[in-house]
Amino acid sequence: MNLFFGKAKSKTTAKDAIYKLRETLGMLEKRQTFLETKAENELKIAKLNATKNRNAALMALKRKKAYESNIEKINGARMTIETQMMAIENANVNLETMGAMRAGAEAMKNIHGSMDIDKVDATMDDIRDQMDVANEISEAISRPVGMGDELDEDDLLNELEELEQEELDAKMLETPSPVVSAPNVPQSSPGYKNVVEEDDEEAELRALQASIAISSRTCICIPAASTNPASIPVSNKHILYAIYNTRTNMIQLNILVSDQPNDPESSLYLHKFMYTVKDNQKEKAIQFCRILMSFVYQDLIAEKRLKILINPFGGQSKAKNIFDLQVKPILEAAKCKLDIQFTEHQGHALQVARDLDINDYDAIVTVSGDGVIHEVINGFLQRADAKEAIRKVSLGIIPAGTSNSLSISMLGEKLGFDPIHTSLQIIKGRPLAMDICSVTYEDRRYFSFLSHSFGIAAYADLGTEHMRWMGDTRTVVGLLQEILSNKTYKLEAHVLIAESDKQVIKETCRASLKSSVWKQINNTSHKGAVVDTIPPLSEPLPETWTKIEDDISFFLSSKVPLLNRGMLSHPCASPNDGLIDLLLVRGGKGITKQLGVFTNVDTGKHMDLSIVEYYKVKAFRLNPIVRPGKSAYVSIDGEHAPVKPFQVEVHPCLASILSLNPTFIDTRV
Ligand SMILES: Nc1ncnc2c1ncn2[C@@H]1O[C@H](COP(=O)(O)OP(=O)(O)OP(=O)(O)O)[C@@H](O)[C@H]1O
Repeated sequence: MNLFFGKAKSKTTAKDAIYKLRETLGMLEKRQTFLETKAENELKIAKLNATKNRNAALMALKRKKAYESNIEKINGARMTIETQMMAIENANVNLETMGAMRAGAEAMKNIHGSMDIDKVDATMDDIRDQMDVANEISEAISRPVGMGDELDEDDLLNELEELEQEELDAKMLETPSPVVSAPNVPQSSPGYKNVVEEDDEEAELRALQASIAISSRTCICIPAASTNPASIPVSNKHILYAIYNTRTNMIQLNILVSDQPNDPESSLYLHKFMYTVKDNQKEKAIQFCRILMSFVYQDLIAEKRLKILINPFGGQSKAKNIFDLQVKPILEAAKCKLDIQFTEHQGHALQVARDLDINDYDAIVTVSGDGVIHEVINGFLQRADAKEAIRKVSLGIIPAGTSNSLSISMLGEKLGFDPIHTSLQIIKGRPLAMDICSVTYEDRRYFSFLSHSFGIAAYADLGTEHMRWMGDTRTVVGLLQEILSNKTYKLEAHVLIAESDKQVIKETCRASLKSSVWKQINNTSHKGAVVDTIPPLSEPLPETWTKIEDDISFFLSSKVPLLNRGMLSHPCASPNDGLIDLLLVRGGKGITKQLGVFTNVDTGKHMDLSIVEYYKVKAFRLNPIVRPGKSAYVSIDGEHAPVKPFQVEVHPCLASILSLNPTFIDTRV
């Protein structure tokens, strides 16, 4: 029995052991595959974050190393098991061999009557020696490895750097380079001088540095790797960003390049110039980028933090496309921080400005028409910290409306509609102080920045909504309709006039256009709400106010010179003289004379006509009188306002708008 069970147990144990070991081996193989997948995933994460999030990439690499270390341990264990299995199989074979040998020995003994047992012992000793060796190997292989202790930080960083390099190389291949897209970069014009040899990067760097040092107005950019590199004169204003990338060892310059450098109204195109820097020039490259950035930004805020408000339905619903395709790439090339929001309903922009955290932004940019700007100003001025908010956060305009009066008054009829030039104005503009007017009715008070109109101009603005498909031409058509039907409107007005002599007004305007002084935003009292200084609407006005009681065709006051394309109605309007320009044409002057106003308004020459009264005023009160059975309109900033008594007062230098110039366009008065 003992012998039976002993024998049977011995055979079963060997088989069971091999079976169990095979099972364990299978389990270990599965675990190894699982860990290898994990390690691969971590590698992917590290690659993804290599250039964006260095910490995340390093952590992923650490986890990958830990998985790899586990895999190594499993390899060790597998080796041990396989060795054990071989040993058991060998032992079995040996056992069989021994049996055979014993049988043979018996036979030999029987045949020869003797058997040499020492040889059997020697064989057994050999087997035991092999078993010992196998055990030593398996012990050594399966010895636990510390989790991360042995990880060499330098190795990790080297690996990360390789990943970053791979990522950047891939990106660089995608980046459109001016060298490749050369058609927009004039290379052979006589105006452009060849200054460097293709492979002389040091000379390139020196030439670039020298060009900056010589002039603060232009520098030279040389497309690299061209067969015939040429210099391009670039205004410092058009250089958006310069950066040296330590990993790629390249300088990148983001620049708006003009197709006609001598024409300030020419089109601008965004280019990203790349220059390879020699290893021993790294310090110079860093210094060069720093110097260039300080030259091209001077005291301006670089990398502005912008709240972007896009009215998807403004103008002809093109605002989103204008922003995505033309504006955003430029703001991003200047490394501006963008917080983009679409307006969802009328009054939404007002809410955003009212609730804005003013410490988070340098400017609020409207991609819209004048209607959204009006809302933003009113949102700011509804706040408890109205004056501080509107002073601290500048306005920025990307024209995407119908008239874009403020934008064209700042940059002209062409550039004022151009998304690239107006983007540049946001990047390189400084805060231009801007007067704001309070408008008070019996039951409400709000703020305006453009115009106040009663008479035929108000009709042209508001009575022509059904002709919106015409774009800004509708207002011209509306004016003609009113003039040709000899329309007049009745009013009673009181005006606080600062200047009524047209020649004096013109001379003052010319002087201010010549001056390049930037007026300061009103800092005297920049806390709290904006308070009016004129008597309330319910109270009588002092006798110093001029009374106008008449039939009129135009009562049109404005803070900007151009109310529309081709409508230079207020050629002497200033952004910050603390006064409103009032254009008054009384009724009964005849169609011909009125047509004279119409035909001269595109050049501003209508101001010289005898029927045109032109005043600089501080405030006015207007009572529109609507004749029975007739309709009339009051337009404030181009929007409908009640046809009831109201008054307007200018609040000097209350807001600021990002501008490239210290005043409005030169109207050549
Ligand atoms: N999502 C929206 N849906 C409806 N109306 C909106 C939306 N967003 C803004 N608005 C309103 O649209 C009006 C007009 O907008 P905006 O000034 O941008 O264009 P516009 O009137 O075509 O241009 P302009 O004022 O130059 O003529 C504003 O009064 C604004 O409140």
